[in-house]
Amino acid sequence: MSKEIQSQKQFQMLTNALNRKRKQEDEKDDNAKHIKNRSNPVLMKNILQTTASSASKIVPKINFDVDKKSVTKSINSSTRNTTLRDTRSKNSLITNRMTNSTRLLSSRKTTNSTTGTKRITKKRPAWDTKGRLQDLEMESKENKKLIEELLKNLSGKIKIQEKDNNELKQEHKKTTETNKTLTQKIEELTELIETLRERNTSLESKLKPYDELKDKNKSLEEKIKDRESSINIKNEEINKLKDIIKDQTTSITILKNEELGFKTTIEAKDLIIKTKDEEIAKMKNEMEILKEQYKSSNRKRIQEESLRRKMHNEILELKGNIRVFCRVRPVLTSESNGKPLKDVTTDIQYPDDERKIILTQQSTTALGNTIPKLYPFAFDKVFQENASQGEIFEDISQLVQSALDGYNVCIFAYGQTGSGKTYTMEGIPDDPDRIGMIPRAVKQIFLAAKELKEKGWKYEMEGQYLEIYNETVRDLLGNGDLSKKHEIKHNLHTGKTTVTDTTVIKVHTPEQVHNLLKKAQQNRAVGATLCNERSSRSHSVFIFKLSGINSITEDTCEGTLNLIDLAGSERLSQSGATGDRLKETQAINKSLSCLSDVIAALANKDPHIPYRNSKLTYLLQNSLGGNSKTLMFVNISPLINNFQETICSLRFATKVNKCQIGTAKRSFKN
Ligand SMILES: Nc1ncnc2c1ncn2[C@@H]1O[C@H](COP(=O)(O)OP(=O)(O)OP(=O)(O)O)[C@@H](O)[C@H]1O
Repeated sequence: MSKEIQSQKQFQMLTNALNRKRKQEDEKDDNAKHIKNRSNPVLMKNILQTTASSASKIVPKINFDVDKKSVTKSINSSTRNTTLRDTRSKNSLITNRMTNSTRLLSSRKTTNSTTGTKRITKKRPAWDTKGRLQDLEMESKENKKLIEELLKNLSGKIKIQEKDNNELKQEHKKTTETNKTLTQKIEELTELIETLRERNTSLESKLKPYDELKDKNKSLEEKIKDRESSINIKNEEINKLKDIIKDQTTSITILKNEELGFKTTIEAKDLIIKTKDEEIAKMKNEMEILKEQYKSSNRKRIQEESLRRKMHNEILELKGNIRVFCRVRPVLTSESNGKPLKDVTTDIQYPDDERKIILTQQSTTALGNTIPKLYPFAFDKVFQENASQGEIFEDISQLVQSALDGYNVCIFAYGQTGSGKTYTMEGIPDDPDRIGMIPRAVKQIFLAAKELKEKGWKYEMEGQYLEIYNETVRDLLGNGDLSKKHEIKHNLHTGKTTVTDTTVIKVHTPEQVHNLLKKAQQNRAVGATLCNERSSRSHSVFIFKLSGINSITEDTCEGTLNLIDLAGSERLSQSGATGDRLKETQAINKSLSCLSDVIAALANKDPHIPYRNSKLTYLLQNSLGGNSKTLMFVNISPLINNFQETICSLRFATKVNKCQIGTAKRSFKN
């Protein structure tokens, strides 16, 4: 580029010099202007063409060989630029001169034409051939003169041109020589380039394995990078592990210290254990002595226990194996109907000894006088209206205890409908103060069994709840299938009574017994009578069997607690029953009189006891005779309306009460 700029500058300088020269020449040529104007344009053209071709010959040929391109180009361009500049300047000089000659000729021609115009205005007529010849001769003379001048001028110029040509030729020669030298140099350079090229090729071939190595190196570098990154990750992991190890080491040290502490503690504990072992050995000796003492005291206790049982039963026997308690229920709010109590209740007197009850009835004599008629009764105990369930149970708890001692116990509730039998036996389940004899008896049995456990007794208990309705037995713990038929069977050898196809549930807690009672209550047949809207028309029998075994004495005992809620004892006339209800009442009354008969036969020590006369007595056969103990509640209503039924119940109870065996006979008259 710098060379180009230099060449351009040189060209500019030459142009400027040429222009200056042209100016000078123009000034010189001013004198010959008129000759120039007359020069021949055809000749000028030829001269210009000759000059241009000679100039083109001067320009050296530029070879742009692919390989030598840059070198040759630079060399040729410098030569060419110089030659071109020279040729251009010379051409421009010639052109200028030609232009000037043409200008001169044309100006002369113009002048001549002006003269011609004058001649045309003096144009001779066609017939003036002589005149016209004269004009032509004049004109040819003038032209001849002009051409001579022009030729003269041109020959001068051709000379200059020739001079210039010679100069150019010499320059061309020089340039050709220079060109030759340069061509040689180019050839040398080409050779050099060839050599360099070959070298380059050999170097490239030599570099090939190096490139392969480079590639390998690259892949190795990548691998190294990968390895490095994985090493870094591993290092991080190692550092983490190191931290963990550090922590573990610390905790191991702590644990070791703790272990040391533990060892010391263990040693101390070992010492203590040793001392304790010695103490234990001592205590074992003491225990052996105590065991011996306990065994002897236990023997004493068992002896005492059997003594207690003996005495307890002797007391009961003294009291009588069949006992009767009378209970008078209070007047219900619904029954008084706002009237004064004395107007609705029977006049009942309770003499001081708690065993007597006197009912008074106002009767009218034949004379029309009203006289009181007294109905005195005596039982084992009489409970007044205000007697609580708890008070009543206190008096029967000894009987319950007898069941645990291996006796068969029967507790009946007898009375007319609505007299309070169910209240006495079952009570109000959700009210602890008003729960009846059955739940209280169960509770006491469990408590007593627990106490007896210390004395070596272990009890198994099972419950059964049956109903006798219209002389058929029903299972109150079953699925309610009334079509099932059950048979009462007695084992003469074991003295055990069973009822076929009935549910017997083993119980371990009082709660289980309560659930069992609830289910039975739901299943119990309840019918409506005129006397009591929820009167039970059946006998319900809860049988609680207790089997005990003493692990110390190896004694066994089997007792049964029968708790019976009897059906209402209505007189047919009073109940107003008809149809099915009449049948029910008849069945109830029959079974109740059978019960009375059995008790009387037992008291009289009859050879035949009519157990089979009713399902109830047959079911209770083993619990009513032999070593069985019976208690009957006679429940009575205080209402004046129930007076006759009450008297009937009290008479029935008295009959039962008279059957007592081994008790002092009471001389009481009713
Ligand atoms: N001692 C009492 N204290 C308070 N209320 C009582 C007492 N005895 C009975 N009653 C009430 O009298 C009503 C009738 O009693 P209960 O149902 O026990 O008679 P029942 O003799 O069992 O009759 P049924 O033979 O028809 O079954 C019940 O509402 C009961 O709560």
